[in-house]
Amino acid sequence: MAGPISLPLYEKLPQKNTVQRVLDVTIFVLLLTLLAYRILSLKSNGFSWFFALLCESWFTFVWVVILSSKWNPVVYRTYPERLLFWIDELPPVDMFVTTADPTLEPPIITVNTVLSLLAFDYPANKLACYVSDDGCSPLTFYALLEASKFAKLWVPFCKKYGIHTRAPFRYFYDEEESPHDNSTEFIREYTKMKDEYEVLRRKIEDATEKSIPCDLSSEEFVAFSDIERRNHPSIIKVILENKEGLVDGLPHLIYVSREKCPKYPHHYKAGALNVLTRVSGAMTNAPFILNVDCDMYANNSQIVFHAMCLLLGCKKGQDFAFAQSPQIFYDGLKDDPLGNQLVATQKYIGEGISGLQGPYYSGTGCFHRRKVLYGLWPDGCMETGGRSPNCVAGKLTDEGLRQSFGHSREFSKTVERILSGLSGKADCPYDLSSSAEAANQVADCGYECGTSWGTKIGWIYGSTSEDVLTGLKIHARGWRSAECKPDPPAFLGCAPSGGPASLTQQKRWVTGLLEILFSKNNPFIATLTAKLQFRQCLAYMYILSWGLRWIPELCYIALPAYCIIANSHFLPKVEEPAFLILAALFAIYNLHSLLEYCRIGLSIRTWWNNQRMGRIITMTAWFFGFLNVILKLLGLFEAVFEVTQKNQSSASGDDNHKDAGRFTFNESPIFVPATTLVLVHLVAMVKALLNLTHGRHESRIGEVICNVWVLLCFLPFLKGLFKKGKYGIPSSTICKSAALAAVFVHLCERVSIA
Ligand SMILES: O=c1ccn([C@@H]2O[C@H](COP(=O)(O)OP(=O)(O)O[C@H]3O[C@H](CO)[C@@H](O)[C@H](O)[C@H]3O)[C@@H](O)[C@H]2O)c(=O)[nH]1
Ligand SMILES: [Mn+2]
Repeated sequence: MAGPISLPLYEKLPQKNTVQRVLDVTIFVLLLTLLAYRILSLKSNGFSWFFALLCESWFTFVWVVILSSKWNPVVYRTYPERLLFWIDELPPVDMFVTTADPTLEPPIITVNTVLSLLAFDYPANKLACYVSDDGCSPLTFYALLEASKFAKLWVPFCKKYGIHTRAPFRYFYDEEESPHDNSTEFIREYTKMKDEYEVLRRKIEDATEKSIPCDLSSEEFVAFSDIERRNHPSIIKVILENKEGLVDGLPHLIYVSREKCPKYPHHYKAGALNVLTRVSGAMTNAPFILNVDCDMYANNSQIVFHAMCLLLGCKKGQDFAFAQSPQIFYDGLKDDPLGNQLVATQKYIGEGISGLQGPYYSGTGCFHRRKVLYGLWPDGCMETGGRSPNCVAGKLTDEGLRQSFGHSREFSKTVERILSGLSGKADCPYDLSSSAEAANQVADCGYECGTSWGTKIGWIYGSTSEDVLTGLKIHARGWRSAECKPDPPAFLGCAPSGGPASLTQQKRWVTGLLEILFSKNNPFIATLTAKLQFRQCLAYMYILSWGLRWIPELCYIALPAYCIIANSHFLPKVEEPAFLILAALFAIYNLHSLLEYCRIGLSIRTWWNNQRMGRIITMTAWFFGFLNVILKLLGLFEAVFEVTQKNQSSASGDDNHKDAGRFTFNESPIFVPATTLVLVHLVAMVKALLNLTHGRHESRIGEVICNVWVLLCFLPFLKGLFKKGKYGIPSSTICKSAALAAVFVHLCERVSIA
């Protein structure tokens, strides 16, 4: 972009991290020393020694991955005010919201997200909001219809008074966000707005309680009558249309429920987003796309400007493929008891990867370049058919277009514009109805057959972590990405509450991540055969290896119990100098990670909760994610996308938070491995105490410390053994675990006799 003043739109600021680097390297050196010591003393020790060596080698590998990923942290500072010079030239943005289930994802949440997007500080004639409803629910449609009426009051109100939080449920119920203006005019409008929102909320609530939310025979809803959720034609409805192209009007709002048919796989969220990509292509065809989950409302009304600074501000040829905002959660429980707020991880790993090829795509809160989603390489070549048979000097032939993008002529024309670098439609389409037919056609469930959608174009299929996979494919083509982290935070979402929900989410992630690791999209292959940088590959390994980490961790956690019961050892004796290596490792590692938490203002409790949940999640969710993938590889299981229950507490204004954050259990087998470990360690502890009273305190101190540490980490399980109801482990789980524990203890004793 050329402008009156050529000030940069963003700055890349490397972060200082000397202390962190020194500690990271110290830990690495200690790990190497430990490995060397193990190898040298292998002969004179038993097989537990060898097992420990294997585990510690893995830990060292993980440490290298972490070290490399965190080494060069970078943040980008954006200057949105500098874009104001070009306000008329700013590109349009299509905004996607996905929702899938009106019970797990209450429509009032989706409505709030949509309202926050419609109220962006960005020329309204350059915005269009597409809502994908995989639930095909008249309730969701009704909620959006009502919300669009409310939006006509809400958006002007927000813009007039410069309201910060533009999701009404947060604005009206957040203490800090109460009226900031004392004029009688403002107070009057504020009260009116609050009442209007209350009416909207009631209407949606009432509709939710009825079995049929609205009169399905009325013209607007007739499309929803007599349909099945998994078997219905597509429904596309323009709810709001900015026909005059008013800068300060309301953006377009379009409801899309793609065609579903049991015969065709629908590919969950990735499938939904690909349909939105095509429908929006046919209708508004903006060169940039923002996608958010239904529970991620926009918390910074300037975010489009911030993102555009990153996406427009690069020198030619160094463009970012996408600008990702970190996932931050509202109403997070104090001290992160479930370890799912990921603040520290996102800070250190996030900023670290920003210094490499750029952050992972994390599925929501991300601005994409449409042409990148269409498979373009940074050098202008296409991803289709090898790298270029159909690509004549950077342009696809008509035949190539049809093969890759599907048979719709109208849609192909819009693709051509995007790929040739023209922005958007030729004549800004203020009349969406003219493209209705094409939009319907590209939302058909058979449309993708034989095309490159989901393999080379759009969101990539084959993993329940479609986000990481899609981002990986983009990085593999050599694109870079940027982290967009303005203040206040760009988007806020809700994290699952309760043990089981949180673990189900983690299990789905890990299943998806392993699906990537065990496929041809593995990052090492991408480094060897495409343009994924080596350290970016390691950074991907950081998350892709989550699902493997339970193997060495399980062994390492079992070792101290085994050693105590079988009278063996896997650690050097206290009086041996080598014990110091382990003691130092343990102390420095924990202090270092504690320091990392404190440095960004997190509490010691948060640190401990995260350490503890780290162990628990590995032994439960990641373990089962791994099993899922093995079953899938054996063809015995198909991974499904289990939608996370969204919490409605702040949407409805009640505050039922007393016991939130206490770990809860259910009948799921996911709790068996951790329960077994706890039982085994209890036996070990008793054995250790008995040894002590018999005066046999041989130097097993190291093993005993480990034993206590493990029990501390799994304290929620230890307590769960003695509690009833959802805070207690179900007795069936305890029985299964006890049986497994008995087998283990028996085996240990057999070994010790032999
Ligand atoms: O068939 C489906 C299933 C899900 N979704 C949508 O996908 C989004 C994410 O689902 P959610 O249950 O909230 O999953 P989370 O675990 O919270 O999502 C995280 O992990 C996902 C990958 O597993 C990413 O896609 C998300 O962006 C990321 O926030 C929601 O908007 C859903 O409505 C669909 O549109 N269709
Ligand atoms: Mn979510």
